[in-house]
Amino acid sequence: MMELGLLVSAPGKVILHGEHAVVHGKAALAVALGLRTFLRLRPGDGERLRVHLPGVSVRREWGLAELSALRGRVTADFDESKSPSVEQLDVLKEFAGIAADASAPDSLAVLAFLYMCLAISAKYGDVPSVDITVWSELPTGAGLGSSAAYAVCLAAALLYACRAISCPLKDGEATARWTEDEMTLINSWAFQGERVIHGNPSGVDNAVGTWGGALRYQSGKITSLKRVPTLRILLTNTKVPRSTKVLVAGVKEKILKFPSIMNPVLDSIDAISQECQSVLEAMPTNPSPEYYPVLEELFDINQHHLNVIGVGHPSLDRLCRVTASHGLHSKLTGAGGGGCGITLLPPGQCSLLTLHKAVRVHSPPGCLIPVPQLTRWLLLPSSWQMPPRWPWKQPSETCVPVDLNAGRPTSGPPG
Ligand SMILES: Nc1ncnc2c1ncn2[C@@H]1O[C@H](COP(=O)(O)OP(=O)(O)O)[C@@H](O)[C@H]1O
Ligand SMILES: C[C@@](O)(CCOP(=O)(O)O)CC(=O)O
Ligand SMILES: [Mg+2]
Repeated sequence: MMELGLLVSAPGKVILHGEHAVVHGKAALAVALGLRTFLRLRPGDGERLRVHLPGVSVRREWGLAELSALRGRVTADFDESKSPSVEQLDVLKEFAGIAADASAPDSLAVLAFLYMCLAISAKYGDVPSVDITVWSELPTGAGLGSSAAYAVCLAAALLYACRAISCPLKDGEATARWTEDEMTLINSWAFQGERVIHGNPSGVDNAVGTWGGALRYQSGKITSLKRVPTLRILLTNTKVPRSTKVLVAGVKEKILKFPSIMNPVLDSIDAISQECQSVLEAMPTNPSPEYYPVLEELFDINQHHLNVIGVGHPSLDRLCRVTASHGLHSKLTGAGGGGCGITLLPPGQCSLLTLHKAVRVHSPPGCLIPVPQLTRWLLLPSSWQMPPRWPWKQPSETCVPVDLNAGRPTSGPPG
């Protein structure tokens, strides 16, 4: 049995430029968000592994012997450098009672959990009896990297439970971070989780979830941005559901169908990311309005490109139109097809309240809803931390750790 519980958390992200193009080897610029996913690991009992995922209405449990037998049935080697195979995932789906073509959030969450649990235990030793609860401040499937934050938390907790990574907390310390090597291992396993959920992820989301901050990502290379000014960015959730997996596959199909038309678009998105990076690094920490026109134009051009590669949506067009009528510039963020859009807010140009009213008034019910809980400022930078070891014998209410990045107490898991 494990002696120690654990609470880990990982942030969501906003992609400023480079979504989709990054899947095809181009650069992306992304920043961690002050909204997080949390995972609580507690020692379990009765030789069972229990998982509670309230965000996707999942409560499942399996016997450890059952999982060990399942691992034996999945013949191919598990390794963090290899993609999960169709055969492996088929066996896991059959075991979990998930339909072969299922793409519902709960199915993908359970599949990613099972794959990561079995693969990590095959490599590092059995996962002991534990209870795992994951909850999130991030909307699911809205372009803010909830899948990656989930996978990062799972990777960290499962690697810790198998003793593949240490418990870095020293007595008396409230929070700690793992070593660079341990974080690299967490990131590589989180990428496997993303592969189960997304099919063909670039790795940018799990990189931000693991390392936090503002970074440039290209073909697995992570570069921390040298200087990032404080940008005010409005996040609007269109609440139009979509699946990253489906959108990424759609873009691939378009590139295969029209390579000579689509590849130049991807090259242009790449150039936008380069240009944006240069502008950001040349801007002062608190930029005045005259620094914004180039950033705004880059938003507009990229939004057009994203429409061309087929990941736009009428709700996002509407967001762009409404904000444009206030002199503001927006683009989708993440996989698109609905989900969230971002709007640059130059200092002192438009009050947030006016904007809330504008977006709400112009949107049909249930479509563009920038309700206050979903409308947040980006906190730049927001690096990932491991909050305290969970003193599992005490009632959880008395030992809720503080998320230092966001500067406010974290909530406990719902329900
Ligand atoms: N808190 C969570 N608990 C369990 N699964 C989650 C959670 N957050 C995200 N997921 C998984 O990630 C999927 C959403 O991933 P995706 O389509 O990439 O959207 P995004 O990453 O933009 O939120 C969900 O369908 C679900 O399987
Ligand atoms: C579209 C993409 O560039 C980002 C997807 O982000 P999200 O899952 O929509 O948060 C895919 C990827 O980089 O793996
Ligand atoms: Mg995702």
